[in-house]
Amino acid sequence: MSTSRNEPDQCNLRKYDFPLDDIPRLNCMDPQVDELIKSKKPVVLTGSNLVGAASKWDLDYLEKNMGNGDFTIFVSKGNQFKFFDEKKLAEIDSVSGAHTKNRPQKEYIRPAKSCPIKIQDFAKRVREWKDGDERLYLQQALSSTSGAGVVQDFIRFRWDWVTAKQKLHNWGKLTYNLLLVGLEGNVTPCHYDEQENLFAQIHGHKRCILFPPEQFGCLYPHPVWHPHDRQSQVDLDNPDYDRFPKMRDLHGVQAVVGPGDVLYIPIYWWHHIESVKPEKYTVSLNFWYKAGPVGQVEYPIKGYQKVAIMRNVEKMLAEAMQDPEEVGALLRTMVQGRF
Ligand SMILES: CC[C@@H](CC(=O)C(=O)O)C(=O)O
Ligand SMILES: [Zn+2]
Repeated sequence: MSTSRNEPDQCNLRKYDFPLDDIPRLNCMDPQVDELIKSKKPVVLTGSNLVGAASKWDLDYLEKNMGNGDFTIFVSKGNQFKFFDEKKLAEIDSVSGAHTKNRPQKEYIRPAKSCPIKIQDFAKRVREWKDGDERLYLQQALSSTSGAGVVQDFIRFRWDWVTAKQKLHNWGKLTYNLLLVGLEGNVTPCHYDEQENLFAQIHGHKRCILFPPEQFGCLYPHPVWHPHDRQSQVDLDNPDYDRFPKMRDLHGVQAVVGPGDVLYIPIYWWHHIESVKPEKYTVSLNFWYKAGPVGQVEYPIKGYQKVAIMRNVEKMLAEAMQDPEEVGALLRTMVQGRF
């Protein structure tokens, strides 16, 4: 497996039933890098110094240099931090017709709850954390109010280099940088994002397992109107092959990223990310870019374009019938025994 220097002990890494190939690790100056990004294939970039100015962002530094604002953390009894989009609950109401109003409100389980915290309290809880305690995951978009020290470091990132990548690959605008500070053992379960992502590892190590958009059928995402939209229903760490038989066809790629590594996670690629030993916590910062303009469509269309089409079909059908609960039955009627 491709790993960063001071690699974690590979024997400690969780074993999976599906094959996992290595994500290429290339120096950022290697011309193959842009070929891989152009073809929307993942690659670990070394030597970019993209966030070199943040190499000192350990807990002590962040505690002193992130100001006294409130930061968002997620708290989970287990180790999974599956994204739950509260906004979707309002949207379900807006798309549902009068005939669904008298239906009992569907209960959704939130695997992790979010709450505001001061960085000093967060740092204290991380230092005192022991196995069995609730797990914490700070996930906060950086902004000009993120504390003077951090902002000064942010300004000194290699913006020339990353902006040149953005332009070369015709990405849209930088939407934001999410600062992630998580405990060893935290897992962000398998999901995809609708953005290009340069994922910079700053402290500790993360094991990143990725699957191409073409494996949508093996990962059974929640419907687009569900608060877990874009998240897989399967638990890679506890597979249910009866409910999700096509998991057996999974074939992924992986890398363990460490300080200084930047992983390119292409838009619509599935990724499952775990903070791994030996460090007690990890610090990462992502760079999310909107998709670039579609331009001339080439045929046959690509896997990620099919995902975008399926998303639009689900949205359109839910809207047309004013009841998301009816979409499955209509689609089954449409395809079973016919296509
Ligand atoms: C959002 C948390 C996740 C990263 C990720 O999914 C992304 O950057 O898209 C992780 O590192 O745990
Ligand atoms: Zn993601």
